[in-house]
Amino acid sequence: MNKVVLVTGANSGIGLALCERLLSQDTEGLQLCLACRNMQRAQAARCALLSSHPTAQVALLQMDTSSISSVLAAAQEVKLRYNRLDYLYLNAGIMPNPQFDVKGFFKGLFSSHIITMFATGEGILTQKDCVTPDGLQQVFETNLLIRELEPLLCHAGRTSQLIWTSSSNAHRSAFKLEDMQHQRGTQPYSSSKYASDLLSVALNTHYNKQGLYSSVICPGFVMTNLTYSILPSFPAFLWTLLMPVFWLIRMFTNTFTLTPYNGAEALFWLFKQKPESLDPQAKYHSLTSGLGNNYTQPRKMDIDLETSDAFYEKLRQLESEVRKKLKEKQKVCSSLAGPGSS
Ligand SMILES: NC(=O)C1=CN([C@@H]2O[C@H](COP(=O)(O)OP(=O)(O)OC[C@H]3O[C@@H](n4cnc5c(N)ncnc54)[C@H](OP(=O)(O)O)[C@@H]3O)[C@@H](O)[C@H]2O)C=CC1
Ligand SMILES: CC(C)CCC[C@@H](C)[C@H]1CC[C@H]2C3=C(CC[C@]12C)[C@@]1(C)CCC(=O)[C@@H](C)[C@@H]1CC3
Repeated sequence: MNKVVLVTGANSGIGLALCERLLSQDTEGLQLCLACRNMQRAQAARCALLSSHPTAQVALLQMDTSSISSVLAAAQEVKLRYNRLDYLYLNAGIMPNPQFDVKGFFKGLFSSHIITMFATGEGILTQKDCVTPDGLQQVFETNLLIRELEPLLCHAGRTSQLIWTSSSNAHRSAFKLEDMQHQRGTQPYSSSKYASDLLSVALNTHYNKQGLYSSVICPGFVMTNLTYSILPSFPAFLWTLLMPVFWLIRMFTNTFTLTPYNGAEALFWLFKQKPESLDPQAKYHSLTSGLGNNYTQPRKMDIDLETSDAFYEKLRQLESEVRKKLKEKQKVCSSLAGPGSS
């Protein structure tokens, strides 16, 4: 039976590199579904994958992970197309309006935190306006997607995996249970990645019995559209000129994976693992040694079970409120449409 793999944010960067790596290892036994918000970019990614793997099964799915209606419609479509889902890679993500703190960067260069700064971006990045047009954090819509796909993910007698692309930039201090949407802070990226770490731990508590396992990874520092958006005025050739400097930094921190292929290492590694053997409280890091060798390393996350459970409960509450509102909206729409309409 072919394994069904759905990857969000699959049209570029780490998501696309993962798809390429999955197909390189097994072209015939996979049904790959690229879930993207922009169908033109998705089509280009599909063509690129098929040019190197002409016999592969690569489908496209339109989904904007920042919109409730788009997520619900896409989930419906997945349920119509497939009767199982073996891997759900939750990879789509952006850094909303990043601000690079030049002063903080130079201060960090001459401090004892230099390695941490390069490994996590701590102290040199802030962001603005993180909520989606629906007024929610993206992790909420992602949770909704998982809930909608539950019937395909939870099956007696077989396991399935949720794999989140998180970050070492995820920080407990950036996340407040009282301000889940991070309306009052300047670290929405860090906060939302920490929220996905919390949710992953809670999902393991609630779903492992039903055969569903969740893991988080950090791809390391990778040169992608997300990275380029941090310094928009920095021309592409300067990034290329900086590559020797980055290779040099890699001698001191193996988190400088730099290429999407290397960054996808942990995502690919998890694909090959038995989910029961994984540590639910570990983050799996893609790492690249000074000599350019890739490997995956688990590191314990700074998470307590009470907070992860409390967050899970709050998301459940929010979900039932949102579903109630959607039902009311549907009722109003159908009453406006007149009798006979459903
Ligand atoms: N690059 C890095 O150093 C690091 C990246 N990460 C994480 O890796 C993941 C992948 O990012 P990366 O490959 O670097 O960057 P890219 O910008 O190359 O890829 C991000 C992907 O997510 C998609 N996406 C963004 N928002 C949405 C949305 N609302 N709905 C659907 N798709 C969406 C993008 O689509 P589109 O092309 O339409 O914009 C794109 O395909 C992200 O979650 C990021 O936070 C984590 C740590 C480090
Ligand atoms: C222009 C200068 C000479 C070099 C500037 C380098 C910085 C822009 C990078 C150094 C470490 C990088 C980094 C990230 C972004 C770009 C840097 C700050 C991330 C924050 C990207 C998103 C993540 O999730 C983190 C894991 C990355 C950590 C390192």
